[in-house]
Amino acid sequence: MKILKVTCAIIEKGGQTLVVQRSNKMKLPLKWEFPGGKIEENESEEECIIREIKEELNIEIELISRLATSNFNYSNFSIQLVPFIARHTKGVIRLSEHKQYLWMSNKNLKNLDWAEADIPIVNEYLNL
Ligand SMILES: Nc1nc2c([nH]c(=O)n2[C@@H]2O[C@H](COP(=O)(O)OP(=O)(O)OP(=O)(O)O)[C@@H](O)[C@H]2O)c(=O)[nH]1
Repeated sequence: MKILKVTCAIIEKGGQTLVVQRSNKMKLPLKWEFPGGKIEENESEEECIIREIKEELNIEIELISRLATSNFNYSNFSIQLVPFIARHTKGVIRLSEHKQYLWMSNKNLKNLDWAEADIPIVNEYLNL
């Protein structure tokens, strides 16, 4: 089976964290995730997440740290999801693909209907 290598960003601002909901037309419709996307050929993980955040949210971020990769097998594909903690440095959010975004306090993060690959990442993040 094909393994997708994907980066995602846990973007923090004023004690809150940015989360995005997938649209009806995407895979895993209406699931919540951290914004990000597939690593392209000849691209580093860091280059990937900075590019994806610009494409999906129209903002710039600065990377702070990296958490553990989450490996997950969905029924029709497998992913390696590489999370970064980041800070929003520039720009106003304008979504290009997702249905909606929310700034959430940590205590509410667990209540979202997450893409399954994100659950270990949410748990690690909340235990930091
Ligand atoms: N960006 C992102 N993708 C995630 C997360 N969790 C997770 O399972 N994924 C999956 O990883 C893949 C990311 O690829 P992508 O965002 O470039 O989307 P894509 O073009 O493959 O899918 P699409 O055709 O539905 O847009 C998707 O299949 C998505 O379902 C996450 O937290 N962030």
